[in-house]
Amino acid sequence: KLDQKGSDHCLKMNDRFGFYLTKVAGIDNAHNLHAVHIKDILSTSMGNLQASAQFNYMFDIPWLIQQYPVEFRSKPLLIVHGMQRETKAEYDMAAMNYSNVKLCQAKMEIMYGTHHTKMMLLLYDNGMRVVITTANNIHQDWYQKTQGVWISPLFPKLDKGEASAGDSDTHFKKDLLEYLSAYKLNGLKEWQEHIKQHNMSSAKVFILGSVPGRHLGEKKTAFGHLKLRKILQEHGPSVSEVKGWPVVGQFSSIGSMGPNKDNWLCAEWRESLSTAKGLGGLRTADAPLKLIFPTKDNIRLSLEGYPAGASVPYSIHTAKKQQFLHEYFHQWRAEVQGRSRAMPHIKTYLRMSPDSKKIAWFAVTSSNLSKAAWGALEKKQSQLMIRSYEIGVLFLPQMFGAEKFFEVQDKECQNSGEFPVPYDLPPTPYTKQDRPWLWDIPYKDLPDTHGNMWCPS
Ligand SMILES: O=C(O)c1cnc2c(S(=O)(=O)O)cccc2c1O
Repeated sequence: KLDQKGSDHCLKMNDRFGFYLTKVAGIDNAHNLHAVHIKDILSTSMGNLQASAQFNYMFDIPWLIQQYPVEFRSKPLLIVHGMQRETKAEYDMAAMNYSNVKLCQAKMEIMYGTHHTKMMLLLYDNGMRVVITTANNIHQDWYQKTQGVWISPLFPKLDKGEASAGDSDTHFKKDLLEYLSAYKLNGLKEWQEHIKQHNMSSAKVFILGSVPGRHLGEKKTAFGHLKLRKILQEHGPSVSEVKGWPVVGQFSSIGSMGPNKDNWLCAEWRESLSTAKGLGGLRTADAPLKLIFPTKDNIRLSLEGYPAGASVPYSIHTAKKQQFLHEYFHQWRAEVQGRSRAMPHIKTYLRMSPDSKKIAWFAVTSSNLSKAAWGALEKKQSQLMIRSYEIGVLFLPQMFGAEKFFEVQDKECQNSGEFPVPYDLPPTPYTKQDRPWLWDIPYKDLPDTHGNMWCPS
């Protein structure tokens, strides 16, 4: 439906970046005009599907099959997950009902790692597409939440013996192949081959991937926050242009990051996100940091009510060890997209001008604010230890023909030049009374949108 009319000038603008939010049920449909549902992504209007691969964390297999048009439901489908033991067995059982579905289990060899990556590889009779998203393959992730989706252009097949490597200025194809080969899974070989056979020179985003491991030497900057640092060092804004510009992080879960900001958050992690091009190592004054994370009342008053919090797994055990975070916290507010009550499961990171009218770059990714996702330096910073599989994409202005920066789109579908940041900028700080949402404690003082309390077992 992406190419259908509706307010096509909006679609044009969005086609510019390929970045969409998911449709939200229960809000004014004006805010869904250039949002996508999973059925839109899999629809016949996107191409005549021959086979697909679905990477994700959570799957409802029968529901997922139902999202494909009926004529595509028997095409080969590879499901890539990281589940083990009982859940792996559940997935194996569910897949037995579909002779076209194969399962592929990602190796999880480092404790506490998860397979967070949410990606679709779609093979058509005339090319292929890559889709990277933040939504699980379950109904409620595509129902009343704010989720991000990047949909690639249609990548045409390379002609036999065509000399072109079919890569883009952002090394999209090379980085995607490097990410997939890091799984070391025979089950992925056919999809690595499909990618090799397609021309991805039209891809304008950079791949931000994370793969479990202790990455050193050449590989140290291949994944996690050091990959972002490397891209910004080579292609980012110049130090003088972004001096003092805040770094904004927005996410739906938070890992344990030590007893104070200098352990990881405002050391290596902020160091990477505030990297600028040029005079390497010239220390710019520390970039202000703004972290957007739903308050308890954001969740309580949301479309879903307290149950939205089941997808915002911040634990009191972790939170009580890192109260220093509180000074960085900002509310979830998305009036610009009509999604203040559609709780975020999207994860985004950006560098914002002090007047919040411009951004130097924008990333949407499966990575939450955690060392597991972004990596933590070890052994005298000689290696980057990552626990989870993650993938996201980075938008740099110069790759999209913008001057130096993206103008922030401050009203829906204003005009094509602007970047559709999914929430209100500048972010709104927590009030003195605001508390971050914690998912594993009861809330019996005030009822939610549906009149219920929250009593986690
Ligand atoms: O989208 C994901 O990748 C993801 C991963 N984990 C989740 C957890 S938990 O595994 O951390 O307990 C609890 C609730 C929601 C989660 C989720 O949405």
